[in-house]
Amino acid sequence: MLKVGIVGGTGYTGVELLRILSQHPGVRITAITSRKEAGLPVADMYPSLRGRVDLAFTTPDEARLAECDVVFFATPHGVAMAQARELLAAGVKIIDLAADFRLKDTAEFEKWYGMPHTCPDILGEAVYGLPELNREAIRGARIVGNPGCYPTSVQLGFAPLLRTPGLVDASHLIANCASGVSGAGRKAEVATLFSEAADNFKAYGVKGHRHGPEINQQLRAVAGHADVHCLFVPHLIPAIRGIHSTLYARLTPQGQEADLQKLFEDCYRGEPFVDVMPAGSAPETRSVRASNIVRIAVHRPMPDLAMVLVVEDNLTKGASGQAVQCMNLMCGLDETAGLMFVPVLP
Ligand SMILES: NC(=O)C1=CN([C@@H]2O[C@H](COP(=O)(O)OP(=O)(O)OC[C@H]3O[C@@H](n4cnc5c(N)ncnc54)[C@H](OP(=O)(O)O)[C@@H]3O)[C@@H](O)[C@H]2O)C=CC1
Ligand SMILES: CC(=O)N[C@@H](CCC(=O)OP(=O)(O)O)C(=O)O
Repeated sequence: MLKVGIVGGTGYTGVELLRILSQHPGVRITAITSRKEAGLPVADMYPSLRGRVDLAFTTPDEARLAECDVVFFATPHGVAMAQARELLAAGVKIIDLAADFRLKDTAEFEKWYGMPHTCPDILGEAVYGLPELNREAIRGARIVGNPGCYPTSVQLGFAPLLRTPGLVDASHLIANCASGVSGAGRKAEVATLFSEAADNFKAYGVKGHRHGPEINQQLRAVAGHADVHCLFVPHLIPAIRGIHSTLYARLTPQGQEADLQKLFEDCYRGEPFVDVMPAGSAPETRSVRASNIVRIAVHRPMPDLAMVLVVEDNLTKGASGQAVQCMNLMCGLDETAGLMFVPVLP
């Protein structure tokens, strides 16, 4: 059994990790931290975990975490990089759900996250944790930067169009994405009050969002060249969970000859967590609710335009489910272990 710790267990991604890991056949949760709730039994805060998680929150002290095989950081940006060096030295594998180990350019990181990067050497070693595009590197990793929720959907939606050179004009991609409110975390904020977010729909981060550089960095890696530019516009939807991304790419004459449905089906054949839907489909966020599945539909609404619709659960495939998928790969377990749950409806 792997001994697993979670730093930041009271947040939404932390409790989602608990939900998944408490049913995982190869894992024993040995540490779960919160500074504010230290001493409180986990099940007192989250009755959904009564009878499943028998631990109390503790402070995130290094000695207890150093005894784990794997530690997940479900914390704000900057927390994992402060503890990564000591934990790696103790032989612990690390999966950071925040952005400390996603952007390879430290100047970009500092620009978007407003803090200096304190361990560029570890950043150099860290692997970007999107298994469908980076599986072999994740298997050998000691430290993984788990992708942002929006970037997961955008990359999986655009990848089939970018992997084959010359199908689309990669310099003008558009990603219109919408997220449920749990994407903003559990902390109190005016924008996520019920009376602000319910019965409303709006774009935000229109002048630039920190997922823009992450999306572009990774799409360039998929395409294998630097001339990739994606405009990313996030929106807030009055839902708790779920991301819906509508992606547009202009097809080249070569791309207009391609069978897009077959291209997507071939790209994701055998992938346990990517469902390419039948031609003409419009996937719904509730069809992936609380599951690790991404559903994708590809359309061609104009002769020279590809439109890709992607849905995922921001807390599962967009965060904690993906992190467990990475843990399974890093630790030599079946990639799907603990993750084959069916989406919740309604
Ligand atoms: N919500 C989502 O859909 C997604 C979130 N993410 C990322 O995952 C991370 C966690 O997100 P989320 O669960 O929503 O956040 P929340 O705000 O809901 O929870 C944050 C958790 O971190 C703990 N924490 C805060 N500051 C520190 C600190 N300095 N040291 C140790 N622990 C700390 C908090 O507990 P306490 O203060 O008591 O210690 C709390 O348990 C963030 O980086 C977020 O950007 C990524 C993908 C999707
Ligand atoms: C609805 C909402 O507010 N979503 C968050 C994205 C959450 C996430 O994945 O972001 P990071 O891990 O990169 O912080 C936002 O736009 O900031």
